[in-house]
Amino acid sequence: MGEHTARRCCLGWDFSTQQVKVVAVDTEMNICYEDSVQFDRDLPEFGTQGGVHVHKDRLTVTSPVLMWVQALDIILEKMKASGFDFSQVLALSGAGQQHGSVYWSAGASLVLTSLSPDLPLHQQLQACFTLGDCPVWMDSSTTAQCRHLEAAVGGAQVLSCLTGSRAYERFTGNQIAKIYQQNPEAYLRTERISLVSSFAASLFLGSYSPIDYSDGSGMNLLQIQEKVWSQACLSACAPHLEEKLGSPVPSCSVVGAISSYYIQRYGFAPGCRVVAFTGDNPASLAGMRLEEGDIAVSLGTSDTLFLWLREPLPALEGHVFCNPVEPQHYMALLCFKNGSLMREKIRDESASHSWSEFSKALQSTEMGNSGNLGFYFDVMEITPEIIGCHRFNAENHEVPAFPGDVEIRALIEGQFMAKRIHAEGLGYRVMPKTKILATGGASCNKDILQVLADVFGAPVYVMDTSSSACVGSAYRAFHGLAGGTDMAFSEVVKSAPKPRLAATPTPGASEVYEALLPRYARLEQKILSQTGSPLK
Ligand SMILES: O=C(CO)[C@@H](O)[C@H](O)CF
Repeated sequence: MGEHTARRCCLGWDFSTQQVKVVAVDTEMNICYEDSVQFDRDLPEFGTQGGVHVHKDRLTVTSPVLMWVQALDIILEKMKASGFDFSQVLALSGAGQQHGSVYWSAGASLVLTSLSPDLPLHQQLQACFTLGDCPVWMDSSTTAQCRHLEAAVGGAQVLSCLTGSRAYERFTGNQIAKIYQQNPEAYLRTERISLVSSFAASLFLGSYSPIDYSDGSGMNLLQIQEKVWSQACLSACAPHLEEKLGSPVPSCSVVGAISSYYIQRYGFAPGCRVVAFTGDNPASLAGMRLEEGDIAVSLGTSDTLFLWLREPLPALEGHVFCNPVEPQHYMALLCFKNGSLMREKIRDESASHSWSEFSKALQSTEMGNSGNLGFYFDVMEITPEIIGCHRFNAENHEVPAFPGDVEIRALIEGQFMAKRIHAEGLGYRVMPKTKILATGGASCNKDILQVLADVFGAPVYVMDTSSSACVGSAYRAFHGLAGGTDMAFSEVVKSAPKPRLAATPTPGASEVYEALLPRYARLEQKILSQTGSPLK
């Protein structure tokens, strides 16, 4: 790779499930460097699949912490070999897969502060972790701990109001509880517990980085309104936990200067600042530059909604996190498991396996589908917990089938009405300035995006979000450098590339869907009461 022209920049890191990725963003907010290390491909000695180890019980899922450390060594050496000028880096921040946890052994902080620049990180940190295999977000082995936590605080809804989510198996507090119960000796030898995000920040700081409010919201431990650890939740999970976690900080905090290790080994400038790392989803919200009233719809295998909320209504579904770029606001995640696989199934059955036939069906059917409504859940849906397909005609009578083109519109209108209804259940409201940002595979289909714009009554934009967590981390580094809470994030990133307008609401759309949405919601509740498992 050729010499890089020296340009002042910020680095954005992403310690995700399958890779460590980095982007450099210059002061004009353009990406000027990117690189990655794939765990399975570049570190095969760890034997991961998709970056993880799925254990024999099929519930426990972990990743080797030293694989993450060695991946950082490799990517820094790749950058150095490519001629990247580290002295131009003004600040750096990053993201980590949410909910995962890292267990630093007693004395590890002394090793972190005295790293030799002559050796790679992984050789020096070998003995710094009480657990070599860290639980990650794909783990679902802590159901018992979830029930215990909910009971300890007064129930699922109480826990959701307190921490932003009911208890979920992957959430860190429940994972820590399991480790304390099953490996108390390791727990007691642990002097610090980090999230993947704050672990990565610690590597750059050369000391323990605090957990930020936004990623800390994914632990079932942080009171998201007060931004303090919940004593009731801490006590229900493990003893002396608060001292192992440290105090949480605003996500835009400068947590320190880069460790001398990087100055001496790679040529970083001594003044390079480290801004608190956060979770991959909060970082993506920053990368997509969502603002109040906006909603991002990731149309992938499962569909994920990112919401910006001023006043959340925590519920028994979805997750509310502290907002990573506006400390007084919130964000929410809603996951819909029946996403692209469901769309592809209906395409195959009703549009002869053809997206162009699929689009023609949407073009040839009217908004509102003549009152026909469909619910399509091939696998148990998360939001809400329903399985099966249900079709209703304009008279609310359930029918066994629809004609092909009606089926296709019923699927897409149903998927988007569900998203709007459940987003509004978490406190989201479409505002006059609302922008919908569509990402993921289906966002390249303009007819699907037209339905999205019609159902929400808001314009739909598209942008490249393949590195949104990294880019968002670099933006957040600029934000921290500019003073964080004293400076609006939107102001810091205003010169960043703009998303492209892809669809605007059809005239008359709001009348159609304002009438249809309550009907859809009532039918969903009817199906839920008849078939779905009651929310825990
Ligand atoms: O569990 C999740 C969010 O709650 C996932 O999106 C992880 O953050 C992926 F790393």
